[in-house]
Amino acid sequence: MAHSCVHKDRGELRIYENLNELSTDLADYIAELSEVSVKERGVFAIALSGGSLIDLMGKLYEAPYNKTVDWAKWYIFWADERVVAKNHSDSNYKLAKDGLLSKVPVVPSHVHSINDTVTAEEAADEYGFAIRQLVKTRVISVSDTSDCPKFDLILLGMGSDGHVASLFPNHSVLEEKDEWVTFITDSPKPPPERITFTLPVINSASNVAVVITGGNKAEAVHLAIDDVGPDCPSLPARMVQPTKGKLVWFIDKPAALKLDCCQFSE
Ligand SMILES: O=C(O)[C@H](O)[C@@H](O)[C@H](O)[C@H](O)COP(=O)(O)O
Repeated sequence: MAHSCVHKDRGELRIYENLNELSTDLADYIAELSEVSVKERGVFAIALSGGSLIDLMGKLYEAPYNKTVDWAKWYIFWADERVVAKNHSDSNYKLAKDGLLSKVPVVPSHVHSINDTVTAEEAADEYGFAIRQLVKTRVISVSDTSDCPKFDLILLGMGSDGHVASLFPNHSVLEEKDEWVTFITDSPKPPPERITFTLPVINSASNVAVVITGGNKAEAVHLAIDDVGPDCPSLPARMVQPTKGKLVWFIDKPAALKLDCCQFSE
């Protein structure tokens, strides 16, 4: 790892010289959390996002992880999904299936994708309901401080505007406190119709990792992490503040260029 430090209130920052280093450490991190969770609870409930994240998880289907990870104990969800057919090139399910899930022995019935035959609103309702059932059977834990699901790990990417999952800046979706999963029909990033975990669910997870690469995200990384004072715009990525869980940022050097918060240690 190139640099790592712990920010006083923004979690652990891991900054990498290149994508290869980042991917290797990301695979280690996920494999380790999976092992701990399977040991403690017998299962691992993980939520994925779309975008470059899946590519960056690619080391997981290589040795040693393809053999050491207990894939049969994984329960897979999406922190956000585009409301398109599962075989559409915009589908986050398709992205994860082609890029990872088809290459490792996950159990098909543990892969919880959205219903792609209904409206965004119905898909969000159904997804929230499905998660509720799995909380009842303890496949997903429950938060100690609210009635929210407590995923073992939620993996997020971040856009150059600071969005995470399908929580976009200045969107009313950021205020949703009651629903676990909600929907939008006006996403500034295409396609427009999406479902997304809400902030209370993201912030109830045991572990949240935000994976960010590319120089076009440097300004948003600075605004999401550094102490930028009271005028700081309410960036969705800055609202990722796990109540009890652990937050880790995986950032490549170009995306970290404007960060001034931590003293780097070699
Ligand atoms: O489905 C989506 O669009 C996402 O889940 C979204 O939140 C994504 O993670 C970011 O836009 C980062 O995407 P990149 O890593 O490709 O820039």
